[in-house]
Amino acid sequence: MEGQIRQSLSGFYDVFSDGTLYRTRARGNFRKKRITPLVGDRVEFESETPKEGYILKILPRHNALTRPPVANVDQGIVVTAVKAPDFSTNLLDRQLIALEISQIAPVIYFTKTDLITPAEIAKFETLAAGYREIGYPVILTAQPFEQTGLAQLRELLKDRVSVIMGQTGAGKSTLLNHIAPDLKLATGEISTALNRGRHTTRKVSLMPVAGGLVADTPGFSSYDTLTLDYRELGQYFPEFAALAPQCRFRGCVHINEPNCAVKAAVDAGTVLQSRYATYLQLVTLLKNQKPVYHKKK
Ligand SMILES: Nc1nc2c(ncn2[C@@H]2O[C@H](COP(=O)(O)OP(=O)(O)OP(=O)(O)O)[C@@H](O)[C@H]2O)c(=O)[nH]1
Ligand SMILES: [Zn+2]
Repeated sequence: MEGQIRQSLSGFYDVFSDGTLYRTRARGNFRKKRITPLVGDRVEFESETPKEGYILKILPRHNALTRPPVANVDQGIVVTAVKAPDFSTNLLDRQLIALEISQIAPVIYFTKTDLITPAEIAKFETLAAGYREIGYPVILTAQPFEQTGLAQLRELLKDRVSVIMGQTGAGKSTLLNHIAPDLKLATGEISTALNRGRHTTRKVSLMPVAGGLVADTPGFSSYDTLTLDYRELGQYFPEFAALAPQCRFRGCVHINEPNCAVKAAVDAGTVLQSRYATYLQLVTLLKNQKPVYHKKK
């Protein structure tokens, strides 16, 4: 049979197939090959009863995260407070880059808009327009949890596997409780898991929410070290990557090179200044990072 791992808990994998959950284990040879099935994996399995079965094969993954340990993630909802904690474009951009590197489509959801003035909201609207221009869906409403915003998010969650990420206190649990009020009992679990993922059980699951699946543990933090060459960073800024072919030099890193299309766009105001500032800061960081040495085999 074929199915999708929806939950893992102490060596058991609950595989969803054709409307039924099957409790399975991984065959011994997986451990020998050091392959660990992940929640989100599509698998071939055999099972005579829903209580007992074996995973035979893991089908190719699109991607795999370590935090949370979930495979085949389609999108990351970056829950971002406009205030409390203070908003920072730098932090938002770092989260977007982390998602881009993992090939996960970002969605930006602004929270706590009740804590700022209409004038400040207008500034966020300008910023939101800039991010939409890049191609990222941005959800921003004048008051928190307005139906229009929630409906947009539900539509995006539908038929996709999502992880929720965002700073502590950004409002991740609160948002999920609004999105899935019908899951009262389950959302209690979601918030516990989202609140203190690290301290609770090592259970990982995908919860059915709004016609899609949402990981019950929040996504990696933007402070995870970036392990890439600074020359590759531009690839993870989609608007830079789109302009790069117009730069005069192939392999332009958009810093000191003449006739750089990215710098020209920053000057013209068609690329967000704040994005370029984040880029420069990360380039410096990556250049100063100690190289990771790999032992010769
Ligand atoms: N004023 C206001 N407060 C909010 C809003 N959303 C959440 N909060 C509050 O902000 C605090 C943090 O919200 P949580 O939902 O627990 O945030 P979280 O992102 O899950 O936080 P962690 O579990 O620490 O990662 C709580 O006291 C919420 O009641 C909002 O839109 N407006
Ligand atoms: Zn350039």
